[in-house]
Amino acid sequence: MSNVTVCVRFRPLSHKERKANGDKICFRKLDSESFVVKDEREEDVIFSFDKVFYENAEQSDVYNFLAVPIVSDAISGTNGTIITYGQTGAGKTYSMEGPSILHCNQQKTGLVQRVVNELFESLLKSSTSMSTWTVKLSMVEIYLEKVRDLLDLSKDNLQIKESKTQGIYISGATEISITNSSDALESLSQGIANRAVGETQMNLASSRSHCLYIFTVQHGSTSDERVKSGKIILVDLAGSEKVEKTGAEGRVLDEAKTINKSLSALGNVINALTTGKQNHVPFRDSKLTRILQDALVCQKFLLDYFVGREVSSRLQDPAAFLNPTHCRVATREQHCCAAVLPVHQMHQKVCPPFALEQGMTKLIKTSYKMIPEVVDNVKKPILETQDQDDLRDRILSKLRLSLKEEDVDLLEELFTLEGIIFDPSSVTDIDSACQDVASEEISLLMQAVEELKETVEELTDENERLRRDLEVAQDIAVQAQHVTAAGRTSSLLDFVPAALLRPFGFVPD
Ligand SMILES: Nc1ncnc2c1ncn2[C@@H]1O[C@H](COP(=O)(O)OP(=O)(O)OP(=O)(O)O)[C@@H](O)[C@H]1O
Repeated sequence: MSNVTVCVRFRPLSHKERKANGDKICFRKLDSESFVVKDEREEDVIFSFDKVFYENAEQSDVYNFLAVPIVSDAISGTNGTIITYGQTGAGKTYSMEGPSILHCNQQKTGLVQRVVNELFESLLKSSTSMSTWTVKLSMVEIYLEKVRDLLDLSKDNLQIKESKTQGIYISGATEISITNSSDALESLSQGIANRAVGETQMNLASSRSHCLYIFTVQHGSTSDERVKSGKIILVDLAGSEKVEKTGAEGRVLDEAKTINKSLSALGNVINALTTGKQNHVPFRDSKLTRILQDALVCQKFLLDYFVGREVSSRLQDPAAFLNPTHCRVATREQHCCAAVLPVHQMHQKVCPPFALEQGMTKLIKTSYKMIPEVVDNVKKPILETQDQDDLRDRILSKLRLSLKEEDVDLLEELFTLEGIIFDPSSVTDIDSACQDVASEEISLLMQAVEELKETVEELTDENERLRRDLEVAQDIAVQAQHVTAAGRTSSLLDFVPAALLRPFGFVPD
């Protein structure tokens, strides 16, 4: 199986949908990798993927095809990401969690529970007296562009940072150690209960946030003291939707706009990565793209999915689309990619109105292959960091002997700023903070542009209304001239169109 896997999943029609629209659906099955839809001109368009799961596919089919390799990779030190993408109500959460994390039958159990079960089964199976392992869980959601810790709601605005050793990470996110599946599922269930869920007309229990489940697996051997660390990130994106379709206003409208903005930021990142404008890939335009930066760095064939062209041949050789420069910067080799199917656009353009019967789930796997030299490279900075930490502590202890505590604190800040003493995260933090401010500015400007666009639209409508009124008034004036020319005396009401007078309660004779 290639390192890159993109699947589409169609969910079955719900009872309500069958009642409203009958059994008509907007696609035709071609085979297990392709389906056909008709475009506006009634021409067939073929979409191809690694795998298409039709309505009767089981949760286990999706899991076996997609997630099994990710779990074994994580245990051997390779990161993997699965993202579900699709319109509100498409079935993203169902694929991830099934009907419920804790209480659901084996058949309906979602990807998350299956990943957890397999993870612990495999770790226990491979466990020997010489091996050690730990599994840590973090859960965050991105809600209205803030990263909230779902395992500790007091942390409602976590910052995303970058370090040379860890890559992109969420600073301060709660990480709980889990030792068995049932503890893990219990914690996951609590986290899920903390998720922001809103009610729109499209889906009564619609998730209004992007939710990230992050499992960090460390697996080591006491004989050679090597520890392999792998991450599994499962992402349940908030549903994409057309704002005007949802009947949303107020906070709900803000939510929908923010979600769509971050999903379009995802699209922009993909666009930048696929059109070669890689000197500025706008990862910082949204928290989502920033957190997933490591998982989105090479997307050469993503746009093809995005515009829905035939792409299966490209999947034969994902390595052809690697971005070596970025990989080197990241000190790891990247072999994979992600893809997005514009489900929403497809439904809009190709399907009859609200033909949302077919759930689509975009599933992405991204992995980093650790190469032997990298292990050494990673170790070195850690040792240096340790030395520098010691040096910093020694300097500060000496100062504390002769100075007041608050003066030492001030000096520590000054020394850190001047680079005299080392703060492991300071350099990236300052850099990160500057870029965050810049991207916040950009967001504000984009918001202002959006507001201006709305004002222009309103003014255009008003202008159009006034123009119509003027035309009517001109017609009336012309008629009045004709009547006067014919020598007829009459009331002004004679030549005012009845439609204009009716709202005022009287119609001319
Ligand atoms: N494969 C499936 N089989 C049976 N029912 C499904 C399937 N997929 C989704 N459903 C049902 O469809 C409905 C919508 O699914 P779900 O809540 O997962 O959508 P979603 O894409 O996560 O929506 P949102 O973005 O609004 O959170 C739910 O009632 C769910 O149980």
